[in-house]
Amino acid sequence: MSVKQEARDFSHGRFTHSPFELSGGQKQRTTIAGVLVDNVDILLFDEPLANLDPATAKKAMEIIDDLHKKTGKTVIIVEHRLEDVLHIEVDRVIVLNNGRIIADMHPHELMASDILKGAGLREPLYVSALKYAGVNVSPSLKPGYIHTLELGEAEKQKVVNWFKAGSDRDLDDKDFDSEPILKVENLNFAYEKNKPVLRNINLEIKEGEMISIVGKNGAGKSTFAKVLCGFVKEDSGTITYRGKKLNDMTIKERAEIIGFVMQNPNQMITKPMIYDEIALGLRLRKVPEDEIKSKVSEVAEICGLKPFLEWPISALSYGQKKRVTIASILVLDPEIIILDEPTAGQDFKHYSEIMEFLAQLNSMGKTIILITHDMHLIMEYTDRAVVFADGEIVANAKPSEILTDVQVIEKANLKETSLYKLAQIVGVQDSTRFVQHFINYDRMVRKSHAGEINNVHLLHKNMV
Ligand SMILES: Nc1ncnc2c1ncn2[C@@H]1O[C@H](COP(=O)(O)OP(=O)(O)OP(=O)(O)O)[C@@H](O)[C@H]1O
Repeated sequence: MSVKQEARDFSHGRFTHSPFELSGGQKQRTTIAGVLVDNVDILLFDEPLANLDPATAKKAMEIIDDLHKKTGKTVIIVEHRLEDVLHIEVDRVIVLNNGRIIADMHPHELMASDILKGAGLREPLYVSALKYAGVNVSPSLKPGYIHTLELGEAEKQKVVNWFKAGSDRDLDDKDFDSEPILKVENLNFAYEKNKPVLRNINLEIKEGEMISIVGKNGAGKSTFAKVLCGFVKEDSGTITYRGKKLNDMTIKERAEIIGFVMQNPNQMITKPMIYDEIALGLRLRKVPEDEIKSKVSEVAEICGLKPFLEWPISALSYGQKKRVTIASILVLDPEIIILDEPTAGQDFKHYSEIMEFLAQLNSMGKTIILITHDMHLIMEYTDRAVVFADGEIVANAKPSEILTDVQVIEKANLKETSLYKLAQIVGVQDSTRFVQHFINYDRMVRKSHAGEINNVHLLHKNMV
């Protein structure tokens, strides 16, 4: 197959569509396809997987691998999603930290080392699980990829023992018996007649929940958020907020209740200077300037933007702009915050800072809805995942249940977690419980490091 044909297939023939009609993931697919069209010697992919749903990301890596094998071109992939890249085999992984190369080695060696953790990067989940279980992860286990992993009986037994020792003590669900803060009933929406984008959506969200919305590219996740905020008007159905009908409220009234951080920061930012952008909403609400100053400064601190407050937006990277848009919503202190792909394009340090900050806000009662393709994120931070596929909700359950449900994974373009495969390798039948055990254990470990984010806690006592 020619490179051009690969490109056409991967873009799903969307070369003739306007970019404005495409979902975030559809745009990303089309961009990758654009690179494939040029016949060059070196292919450099800069975060090719950002915004792609897990199954499409897998396909993107297979296409890149295939191109490499067929054409012999040199391929360089720059990514934060290491575990997703390692779906295919690479010659080496180069780890950069503060502008220096701190590792340049085969994935087997890298996983056996502590380099990723030491640099504040995320290890593949099965590698973390092996280390939590006390397995001595050496290159001889071939730990670079889950599909090459070779565990002996002793190592398997260690993982099983780790699972058994903890699984009975695993935490129960948080109890939310309060009235829903948001209730969506029989919601339908289409941008164009006879092309439904949301079909009969029914969903309840309880006050204080932190949930994720996941699913295929183009499934209608961002559109759903836009309907909730009133940016587009539903064709039918009702949305209630604390029992009051939200449908009849204006965008401005809804913005007092729901803050929406959009997927693409360039669509949100309107001011040339960072300070002014974060202050904008408060100024529109006629908050006094000295109060604005202290609130902007607090939020900028959390979002790692304090040193840049007097900078022009144009000097920021995509990830930094994303943090500006998060800051500009957080500063308004809405009751419900919807974040569309909040961590796309963030390195693990900023990912952790943003997510720990959101978790803190949530623990103080804010309701948080995260639209994401990051399966690690949903396990690490959310207790419930709502799965969209082709405009419908196809599942609504705990992440450990979703990510071990082959049918849902298939329907919604998700990807089973490597923990599911690890459970199979070591012979644990109940893979859902195994994944849940990892989630609980990992949260406990992270909690024990929580001292590092005390400043966030203190800051937000005043804000919430
Ligand atoms: N302004 C628009 N006009 C017409 N169609 C649109 C418009 N915006 C989105 N769509 C279409 O609506 C569908 C749902 O898009 P939406 O952005 O809600 O998906 P999504 O689930 O958020 O996808 P992704 O995960 O890729 O961000 C897609 O098929 C998209 O092409």
